[in-house]
Amino acid sequence: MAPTTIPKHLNFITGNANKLAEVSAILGDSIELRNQNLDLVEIQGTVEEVTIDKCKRAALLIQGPVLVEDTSLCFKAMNDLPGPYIKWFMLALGPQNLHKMLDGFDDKSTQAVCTFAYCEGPGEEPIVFQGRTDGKLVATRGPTVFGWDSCFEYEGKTYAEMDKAEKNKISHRGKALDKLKDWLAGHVAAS
Ligand SMILES: O=P(O)(O)OP(=O)(O)OP(=O)(O)OC[C@H]1O[C@@H](n2cnc3c(O)ncnc32)[C@H](O)[C@@H]1O
Ligand SMILES: [Mg+2]
Repeated sequence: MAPTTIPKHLNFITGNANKLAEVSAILGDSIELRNQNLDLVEIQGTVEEVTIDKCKRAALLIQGPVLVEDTSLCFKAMNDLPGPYIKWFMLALGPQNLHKMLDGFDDKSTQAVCTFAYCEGPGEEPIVFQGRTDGKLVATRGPTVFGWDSCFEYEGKTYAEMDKAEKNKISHRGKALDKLKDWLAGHVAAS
């Protein structure tokens, strides 16, 4: 069952400093954000299954409330692969070569999906907040600071060619966090 109270802070479990910076900027003053870096096993499955499992593992390790996030990049021509496995393709290919995965396909449509899960503690069912942004996979343009930002084009610009505020406004992560913020606003903070 979905929790009815929220803590005064969120403990965001991630080892990705770029993610953390964006989440912190988007949440702003709406809630205190804390961070722990745990090495969590990521299972195979749908985006939701991967994130929910990751959340349960984190809650068990921390023995308390946790927020986790998993990001997918879904190529339409590949029936949504690599999806949650994009991290391993990025590590293998890098931003210079990622676009070559779709060289044999005319359709470069790509969806960025961000899935957050919040769990009150071990044994509790996680609640999911998801955001999706449609774009195209392109040859790298712009700084290669964050993952596939330079390979994902939205309305003529890659994420890497946008300033942070511009990206956060239309990004998969921004949309998912809008839902999290709405949820936080509708619940009573625990003392
Ligand atoms: O500790 P966690 O939170 O799991 O962090 P991670 O880096 O392992 O992240 P994921 O498992 O969600 O894998 C997603 C991959 O996509 C990359 N990524 C995530 N969000 C991105 C964004 O907004 N723009 C570009 N690349 C992104 C990220 O660097 C990874 O290579
Ligand atoms: Mg990960």
